[in-house]
Amino acid sequence: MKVEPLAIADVRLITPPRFQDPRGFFSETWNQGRFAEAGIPGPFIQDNHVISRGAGVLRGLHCQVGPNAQGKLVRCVRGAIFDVAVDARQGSPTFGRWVGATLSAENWTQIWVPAGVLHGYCTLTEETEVIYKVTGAYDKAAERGVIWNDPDIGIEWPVAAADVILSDKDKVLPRLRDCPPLFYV
Ligand SMILES: Cc1cn([C@H]2C[C@H](O)[C@@H](COP(=O)(O)OP(=O)(O)O[C@H]3O[C@@H](C)C(=O)[C@@H](O)[C@H]3O)O2)c(=O)[nH]c1=O
Repeated sequence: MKVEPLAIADVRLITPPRFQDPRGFFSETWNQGRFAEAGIPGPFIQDNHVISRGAGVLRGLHCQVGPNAQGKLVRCVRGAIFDVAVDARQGSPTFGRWVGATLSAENWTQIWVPAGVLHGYCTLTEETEVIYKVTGAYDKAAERGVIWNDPDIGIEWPVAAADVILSDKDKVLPRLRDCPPLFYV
């Protein structure tokens, strides 16, 4: 299994091996022991499956605060996404920094976004399916977000701003500097 640390502490890219034969391939997409060794302890309590229609669908930047803060293990099983993590932990040396990676059905790469880190992604293909495991229960009251194009963060999204498709909720999110502290190290 390939494990790559990214420039925000605890964020990792994981590429599990695929075993190919004439029928296709087999892959362990989650293995408690191996992923724990890679710094992804779980336990996961919910799996989410998301379909997005159209390239440029942008979801984020999201997190949940408090006891239901979530670590997320994200993969793309159809099409491709550009996935982003933003450190929202006050006191972290990388507070406000972003990292991004392309996850696709071809590269089979997963990203681990721990609690304390905002998460978002945009679709790069017309039909996109994303599956992710989360460590905390969905808690609407605990949801927080930061606007996708916060100039202080400066994420280089690979889609033109004019082509970005957002939910109404995500259109009106605040900048990180206008949020009360979300997490502490
Ligand atoms: C996140 C979530 C949403 N929902 C419902 C609420 C709503 O009716 C519908 C769509 O929710 P949203 O608009 O929040 O979906 P979305 O914008 O896709 O939100 C997600 O974005 C990515 C980037 C994340 O990291 C996730 O944690 C989550 O925040 O699904 C659940 O039932 N369970 C859940 O865990």
